[in-house]
Amino acid sequence: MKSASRDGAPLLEVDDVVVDYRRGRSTFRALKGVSMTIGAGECVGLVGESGSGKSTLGKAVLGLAEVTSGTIRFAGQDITHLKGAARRRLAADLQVVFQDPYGSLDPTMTVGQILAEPLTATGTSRADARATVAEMLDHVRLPADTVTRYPSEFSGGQRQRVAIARALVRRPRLIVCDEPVSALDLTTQAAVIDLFIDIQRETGVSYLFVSHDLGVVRRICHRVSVMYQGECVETGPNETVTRNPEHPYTQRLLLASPVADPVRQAERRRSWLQLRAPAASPVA
Ligand SMILES: Nc1ncnc2c1ncn2[C@@H]1O[C@H](COP(=O)(O)OP(=O)(O)OP(=O)(O)O)[C@@H](O)[C@H]1O
Repeated sequence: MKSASRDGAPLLEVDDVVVDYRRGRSTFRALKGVSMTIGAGECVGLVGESGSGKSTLGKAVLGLAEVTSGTIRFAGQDITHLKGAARRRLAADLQVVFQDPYGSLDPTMTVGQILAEPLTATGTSRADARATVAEMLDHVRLPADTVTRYPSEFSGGQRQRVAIARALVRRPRLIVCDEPVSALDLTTQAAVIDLFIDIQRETGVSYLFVSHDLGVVRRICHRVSVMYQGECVETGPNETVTRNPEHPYTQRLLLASPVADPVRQAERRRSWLQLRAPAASPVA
């Protein structure tokens, strides 16, 4: 895959980004000045409850949400307001895997066509495209004859593997993964997370890994940023944020994430309820 960012600078730099959505006559501030970085070959998790702004940050990076203020740089280039042909060129380096493996693949195309299309549309010969598609199917551990089959012939986990292969065909440097395992059952989730880890080891690609599930992020990410009401309230190494978080909101998030041991789970639930309880009113 492509080499590290120039000058050792982060591959992705998000600096004080604000995103406002129009809601009728008013506006809603979904991101309130968020900053973060991702290095080459790094996986950074973005966790937080529903509505905290995780997907909006992913969309801002992908150019799918208009940035009100702040800057997003990719490999040193300001991509904050990149549009049209320049944005399409960036797709060689910046890809996405969405949550829904059912809706994200064209049901009328074979897997071979789905995977070859981003290559042939940008000038790759059919023979080279075929070779790359075979290589990417191998990366995602799908058999070579997958190319002749249609998305409807696969399970959710297999479809997500196809979606990951499609994100990989142009050998990107960064993939925005927006809840990529949330729609899968627990066993399939574990297999797909292992796949993401293997692919990163094999290709050196970076991930911005959006998830509401601290357990998922703990397994795959090097660093974790925690979003709360449009702000990034805590960022740090995986171990620190997912095991000894500093911010009270991250502590609540950690306690809300279930563990297998029922005794520990009951203890966590008690702590979580205590943290959630409103402060006692002062006695008059
Ligand atoms: N197109 C839009 N127009 C108006 N408001 C929006 C739009 N998209 C998102 N929002 C609002 O922005 C806030 C952040 O949404 P976002 O989808 O980024 O959160 P999230 O943390 O990814 O949540 P989830 O995990 O549920 O997807 C929410 O309050 C949401 O209702």
